[in-house]
Amino acid sequence: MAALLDIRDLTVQYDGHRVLDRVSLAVRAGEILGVIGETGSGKTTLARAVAGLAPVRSGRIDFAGTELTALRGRALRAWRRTGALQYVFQDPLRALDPQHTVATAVGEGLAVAGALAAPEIAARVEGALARVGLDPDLAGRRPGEISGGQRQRVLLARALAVGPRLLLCDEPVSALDASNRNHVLRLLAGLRDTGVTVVVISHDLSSLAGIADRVAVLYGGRLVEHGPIGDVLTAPRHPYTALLAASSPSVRRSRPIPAASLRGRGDRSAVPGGCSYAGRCPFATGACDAAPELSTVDGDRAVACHRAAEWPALVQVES
Ligand SMILES: Nc1ncnc2c1ncn2[C@@H]1O[C@H](COP(=O)(O)OP(=O)(O)OP(=O)(O)O)[C@@H](O)[C@H]1O
Repeated sequence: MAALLDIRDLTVQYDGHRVLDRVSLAVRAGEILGVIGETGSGKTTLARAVAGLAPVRSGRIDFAGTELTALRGRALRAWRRTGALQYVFQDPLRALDPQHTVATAVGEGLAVAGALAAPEIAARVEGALARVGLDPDLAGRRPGEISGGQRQRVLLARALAVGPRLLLCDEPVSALDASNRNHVLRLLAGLRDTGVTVVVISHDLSSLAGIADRVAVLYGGRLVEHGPIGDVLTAPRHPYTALLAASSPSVRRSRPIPAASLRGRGDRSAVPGGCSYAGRCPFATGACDAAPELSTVDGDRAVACHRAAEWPALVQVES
């Protein structure tokens, strides 16, 4: 399947500190890709880089044949006006203007594009609210007058109103209670059927397990594993992914690997430029002082671990 979004060797640096290190990842048209990693692993930075909001030091990002990393000035503004790629921010309260009504917020992108008359914008806003399951009566309210779950849906409606091809959702459910979380996750899953490609960022594997087709795992600014979510969760090839899966009750396998056997004893320290996980990895060896390359395994999967070929025997031997 063709990649809608193709990220190659992306490196992002803040104040001399590498936050993303040579990340390569393709998002296929029509899929839901989950991006998982602990706090500080670079998930938000990845989304921000794709949205043109992070300082890309090297590498390139292509979207449907357009090299985004080469766009400047007028060309960049014209590309943004297409609305093809929408970034749904992590914090709805901060992302929404407290003075704007729901209708104004949702219609904002359409008004900026400037091509539609007011009645058409109103009709699109109504359609977008219906699409995310929000009562049209909320249209006149302000962000402070609706619930957190409703605010999250307003952000989604705003992004959907402009007809994007790709949605980048940053932690869309982390602030929600269980019922709102399920609602928003179902909504995202349903977008796939309407031809919208979705990237969902989360630090919570169980949120992704039910909806994502594939998953990409970040650790310390590096992509350590990616592949179809079922395969990656049931038969992880990277020790960090294995620990994530073993620590997540809802995705645990019938014969789970004990999480304790996947936790490092801290007897090796990570070397600058080496494997980002070596300092926490119970299986690290001298080879891990050099960063492992991301290599294809089993056709559709990739893993960056010097010992990937030794799984699953590695766990049984060492535990
Ligand atoms: N604007 C910035 N200036 C300097 N450092 C930054 C900036 N934005 C992010 N960082 C650093 O980059 C690293 C990755 O941050 P990022 O927000 O991408 O992580 P994350 O995986 O999304 O974490 P979280 O789950 O907490 O949102 C962190 O060490 C963070 O401090």
